[in-house]
Amino acid sequence: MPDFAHLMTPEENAFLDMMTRFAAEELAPRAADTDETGAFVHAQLAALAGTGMMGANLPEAWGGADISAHALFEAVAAVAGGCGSTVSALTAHYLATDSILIGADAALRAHILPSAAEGRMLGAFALTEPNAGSDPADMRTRAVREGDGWRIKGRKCFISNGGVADFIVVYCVTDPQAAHRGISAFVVEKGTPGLVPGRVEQTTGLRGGHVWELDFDCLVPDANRVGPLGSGFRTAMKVLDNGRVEVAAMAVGIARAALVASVEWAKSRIIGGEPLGRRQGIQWMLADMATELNAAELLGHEAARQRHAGQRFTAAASRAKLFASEAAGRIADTAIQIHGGYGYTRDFPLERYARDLRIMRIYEGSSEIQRNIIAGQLLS
Ligand SMILES: CC(C)(COP(=O)(O)OP(=O)(O)OC[C@H]1O[C@@H](n2cnc3c(N)ncnc32)[C@H](O)[C@@H]1OP(=O)(O)O)[C@@H](O)C(=O)NCCC(=O)NCCSC(=O)CCS(=O)O
Repeated sequence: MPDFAHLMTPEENAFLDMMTRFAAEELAPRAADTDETGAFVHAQLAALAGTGMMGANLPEAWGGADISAHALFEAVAAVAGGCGSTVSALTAHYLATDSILIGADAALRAHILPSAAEGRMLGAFALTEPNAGSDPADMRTRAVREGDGWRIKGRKCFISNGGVADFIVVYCVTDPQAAHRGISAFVVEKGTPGLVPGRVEQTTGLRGGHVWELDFDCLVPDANRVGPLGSGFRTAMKVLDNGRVEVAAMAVGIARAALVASVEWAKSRIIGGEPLGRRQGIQWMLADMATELNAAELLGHEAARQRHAGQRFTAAASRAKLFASEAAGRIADTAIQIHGGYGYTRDFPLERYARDLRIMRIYEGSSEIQRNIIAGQLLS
């Protein structure tokens, strides 16, 4: 299979080797049980903290691993290959820390980022609302001046890590007349009176990476404002540019695991006295899986290249997420087909891969939103 080691430094490749081993030894053996019990991935995140992965998206100055966008892509893919629930909780944490890195002043960065990078604080990113999903500019959660601080009132939904997070970056309307330019972000810390986690959604996949509804009627100090008033929408969109490359990486990581399992099965499963892989129908399935996977990897690394170069990479991120999430869904489905009835059972990880992947065509902007963004750039 293609090797992307040439895109990274020797130190980054050593980090990736370590993450790949960690995912195989620490995450993969617990993934089926996590899926079965639906227990939140607390233990996996605590173990990840020891690898430096909780701060892999951050620069050294804020306690991060300071790795390139290519290395981050491969590291996220490695974690995904071990456990989808863990990688989803991890990348939701990145959405929160990226919000602060991109939007906040030095004091708020210093308050949150070093602890978050070490995994001593877990973050959540609260943008979506019951009536504002694909169009976050239509949000209703309000932040209104009260004394020296801000009163935040409203409801967010589908918030990964929301009920267990130590800090939540909440996007709110501060000027209802200004549309997207009237949105600002605030940090709400765990234990703030009036922060009320609602139910954990019962999801199809990523059963150990919970998403919560959150109700807010909280007073937060002005020091918790993430950057200038009105800058929240742009910050959220920049954060989602990063996040979409990470979703592409997650999809690639799970698709790689599905392909590896399918190749092993094709070699070892004996049908009619010969390995299944001798049959041309199976060979063509494997060839299509490998080709689609490679295309997804290349689109992901192209978005990573643009991100690393510091240029705007919105459309590249959308292409990477769109293609990788859809291709990985097809790859996991074909993997089930190759495994036949076994692929449909919980004795094998294929059906879990397919369930874990399904949300990747929806969250952080559905496939249809990614197409709008790509077309918007073409027509601008
Ligand atoms: C589809 C959208 C991109 C469309 O947004 P709008 O049409 O409302 O906004 P625009 O007119 O395009 O832009 C307004 C404004 O923002 C600036 N902008 C937009 N995108 C970017 C960007 N990528 N980088 C920097 N700046 C950006 C643009 O230049 C304009 O600036 P001016 O104000 O004019 O100066 C958007 O609605 C969208 O992305 N929708 C999808 C939302 C989404 O992905 N939600 C997912 C939430 S999080 C989640 O799913 C997981 C959470 S978790 O697991 O807990």
